[in-house]
Amino acid sequence: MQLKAHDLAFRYGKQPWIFKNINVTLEQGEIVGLIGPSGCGKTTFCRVLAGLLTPKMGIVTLNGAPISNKGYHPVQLVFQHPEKAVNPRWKMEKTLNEGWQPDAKILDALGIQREWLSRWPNELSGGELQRFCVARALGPQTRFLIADEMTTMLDAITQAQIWHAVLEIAKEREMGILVVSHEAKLMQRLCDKVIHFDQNQ
Ligand SMILES: Nc1ncnc2c1ncn2[C@@H]1O[C@H](COP(=O)(O)OP(=O)(O)OP(=O)(O)O)[C@@H](O)[C@H]1O
Repeated sequence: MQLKAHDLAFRYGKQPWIFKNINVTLEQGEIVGLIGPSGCGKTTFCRVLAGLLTPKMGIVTLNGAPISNKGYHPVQLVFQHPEKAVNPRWKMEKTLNEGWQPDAKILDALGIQREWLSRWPNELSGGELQRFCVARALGPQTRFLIADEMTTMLDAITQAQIWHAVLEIAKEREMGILVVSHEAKLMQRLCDKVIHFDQNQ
């Protein structure tokens, strides 16, 4: 299983190009870091990989085939601000089960308490909410997880707990992970290799 970005280019509307000619390959089970200065386009690249934005040039393939945007996307993105990633009008149980039904093992690994399921998103802390976003992204059809500053806003204990659970699941399923972070220590600890995303280099 291989996720590949072929000659990707993107810009918002007619604005200047954010990036051009990006070629990146992620292998099954591989944990790859992505670093680069603020504003260089890392989040935009992640959104293209996960099918949330369409590249202006190039293509993203999974095992050589273009990824369909219909149904559950095999590349799932979790980003920094969980409150922007959930519907404020949905209770947590509905959000959790949006794409699949996480089992007790996943809920326990991520420390999701059952009483949170009947709450609204604004009745949870950022760390609690992020656990739901991670669980939601870890469906059985997820082949690659894109963690865009996934634990940046969280305290060290929550950060460690979430990463511990994600790494266990990734190992079990041979899922690949792209980690975007400004935290050098986290990158060193997690990643097999690190890609520098900087168009000016
Ligand atoms: N929806 C949008 N419309 C127009 N421009 C945008 C949009 N989203 C982002 N940009 C611009 O695209 C550029 C790249 O943004 P992006 O968020 O991808 O960078 P980043 O490398 O992830 O930054 P950071 O490390 O600060 O999160 C920035 O100049 C940003 O202002």
